[in-house]
Formats: sequence, structure tokens, C-alpha cells
Amino acid sequence: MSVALSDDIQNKQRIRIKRLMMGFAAYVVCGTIVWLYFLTNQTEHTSTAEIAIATAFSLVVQATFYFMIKSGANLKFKDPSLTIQQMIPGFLWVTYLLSITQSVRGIVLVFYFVILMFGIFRLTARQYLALSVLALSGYGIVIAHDISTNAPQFNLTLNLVQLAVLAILLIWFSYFGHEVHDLRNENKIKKAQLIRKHMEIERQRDEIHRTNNELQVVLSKLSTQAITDELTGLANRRHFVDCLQPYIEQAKDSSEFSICLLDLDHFKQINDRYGHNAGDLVLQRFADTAKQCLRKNDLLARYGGEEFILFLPRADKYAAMECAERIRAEFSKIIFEELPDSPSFTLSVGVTIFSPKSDHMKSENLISRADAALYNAKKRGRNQVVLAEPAFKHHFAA
Ligand SMILES: Nc1nc2c(ncn2[C@@H]2O[C@H](COP(=O)(O)OP(=O)(O)OP(=O)(O)O)[C@@H](O)[C@H]2O)c(=O)[nH]1
Repeated sequence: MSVALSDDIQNKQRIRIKRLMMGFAAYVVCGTIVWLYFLTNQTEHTSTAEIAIATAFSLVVQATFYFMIKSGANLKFKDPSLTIQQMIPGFLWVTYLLSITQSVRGIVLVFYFVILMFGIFRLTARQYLALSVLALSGYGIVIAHDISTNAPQFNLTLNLVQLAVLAILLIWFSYFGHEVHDLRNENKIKKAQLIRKHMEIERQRDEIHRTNNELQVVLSKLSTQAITDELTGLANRRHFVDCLQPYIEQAKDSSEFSICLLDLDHFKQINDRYGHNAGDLVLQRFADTAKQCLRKNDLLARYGGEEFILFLPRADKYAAMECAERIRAEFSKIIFEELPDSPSFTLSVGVTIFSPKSDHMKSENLISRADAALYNAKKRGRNQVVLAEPAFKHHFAA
């Protein structure tokens, strides 16, 4: 019969065969001892047939168990290791040896304990006691048989002493086996508890990991919020200044970067005429449009209200003016169809280039120069880009 067994069961089956082989070795050792006594004429009344029967019995028993385990038939039993099932024939075998080896019974009695050793981890106290009763009854029957048949050289006293010693040792062994069995069970429980604890720790570790990830997400959201303007999604003023300062400290000449201040024209009127929500919409649309006009490394931020600030790295005055003009022109082209009369709006820009001499490594100086240029753009009629004085007087006008 071939049975498809899981790896775990196959592994256990291998261990069971190994245990059976150890049992077989015990049979061989005990059998050899009896043969030795027999061959050296220490067991005068033992016949060759009797000793051959004992040997054949042990071989048949072991072969039967071997095939049971190999075929998987043992798996149908409550204890697939067949501990008690293997011990009972062993006890019968020892009892038979006792009956045929009268003069060396003291030695053969020890074989009971060799067999009992095999159950040390598995048998309960009750099973030990049952086996003890079996052994004592067996030996008792042997003694009774010897008395009834008036066996030659039978020493009743010696046999009764041996029976008593066997009883004491069996009781002690049952107690000892019970203790070992309990210890093993305790270990099993502790092992199960350890596994449960380990699993709980794993679960808690996963939980911490998950919470940590969630925290990271919240933190990253918070840090993004801290540097972002909620309405337009652009960088906020604080973040802009933080980014600008290191550039100012490292920049060496005026071609390094430029700054633009952009302010929507008459924005108050937009709010007053169309409402605050419409004003918000214009601000958002401006942000989207301006972003389209910029390079990847340019930084546009909301400076406050309807005012925006633009950082243009590696942009000289021509490049900066051109960029600001592009934004101005694109924004003025937008028609706000969602507002009554589909209006369009304008903006003014003040541009300044970085000046190592006059900025003294301070962003305030640079920004106030751009602000002055913006003021000029407003004064000159709005909707235009003006470069800060005194660097360059030219300005683009619509
Ligand atoms: N809708 C809206 N309005 C804002 C926001 N922040 C500031 N404002 C308004 O923007 C307006 C700015 O008006 P002013 O500073 O007088 O400037 P202006 O009307 O644009 O005039 P000029 O800049 O001189 O062209 C004020 O009415 C503010 O209330 C905002 O987030 N949303």
C-alpha cells in the first residue's frame, strides 16, 4: 500500500523506524546473552528448540512492526509509535525466556527493564502499572508452573525473593516513568507557551511596523503641509526663504540667479466684484499657468495674499525678464469663462538679479529690491515687468 505522506509525517515515520531498530538491537543483545548461557551450558534444562522458538518469536515480532510502519498501517493507531503494542510482545518474550532459563532468571529479569526503557517518554503511570502487573503475573505463572511440574533444581525461596524484588523495582520504575512522563508534558506545554509568546511578539512587531509606517505617512504629510500653501499647492513664504538663503550664501556673481515678485492687478476688485471664491479661483489658475512657464529647478512660492515670488537659478537679467514676461503674457490670455462676462486679468512683476555687493548675503535686501521694481510696475500702469534699479532700466510693457 503506498500512502502519500506529508514531509512531517514522513519524518516521524523515519524516527519510528529508528526506534524500532533500537528495539531490535535490544532483542539482539538480550538474545545473545541467553544464547551465551545456553552454549556454555549454564541453562542445563533448556532445549535448542525452546531457544530457537524464542529467537524466531523476536524476529517475527520485529519484522511485523517493521512492515506495519513501512506500510503506514501504524498511522491508524492512537499512538502511531505503537509503544505499548511493541512492549507487550517484548514482555511475553521475556516471560517465555524466564520459563526456559531457570538457573539464570536473575539476569533475564533485567530484560523487563530494558523493555520498559522504551516507554520512558510515552507511557503514563497507569500503562506502566499495567505492564508491571503483566510482568509480575507472567513471572508468577512461571513460578506456579515450576512448582506444579516439580521442576528440577527449582529454588522456591530464591524465586519468591526475585518476584518481590521485581515487584519493588517495577513499582519504582512506574513512579520514575510517571515523573519523566510529567516532565515531558510540562516541557511540551512550555514549548507551546513559548511558541504562542513568540507569535504574539511577532504580531506586536508587525503592529509596531504598521503604526510606524502610518506615522511616517502622517509625518511626511505634515512636513509637506508645513512648506506648502494650501490654496495653490505652491511652496509657502517660509519654505521659499529657507531655500533661497543657502543660494545667497554660496552665490558669487550676478549671473547666479534672479528673483521676481509677481502681484495680480486690482485683485481687491476681483474679490469685490465676483466674490472671494472667484478670487481663490484666479489665484489657483495663476499658480497653474505660471508653473507651466517654468523650468524644473525654478521655485515659485506664494509670498502672501495675491503676491507671488519666483526664484530662477542660473538666470541672468535677460533670462529672468523673459521668463517673467512669459508668465505675464500667459496669465493675461486666460479667459475666466466660469465668471460673469468671462473676464481676464493681469499682473505686474518686479525682477531683480542677485548682487553680491549690495545684498550682503541677506534675502531681505534682494526681495526688497524686487519689491521696489514691482512698485514701479504698478506705478507705471500695471500689467508689465520691470527690472530693479539701478541694474537695468529697460522694461517690457504690454
Ligand atoms: N480671494 C482671496 N483674496 C485674497 C487672499 N489673500 C488676500 N486676498 C485679497 O487680496 C486683496 C489684495 O488687495 P490689495 O493689496 O489692495 O491689492 P490690489 O487690489 O491687487 O491692488 P494692486 O496690487 O495695487 O493692483 C485684498 O482684498 C485681500 O483680501 C486669498 O487667499 N483669497
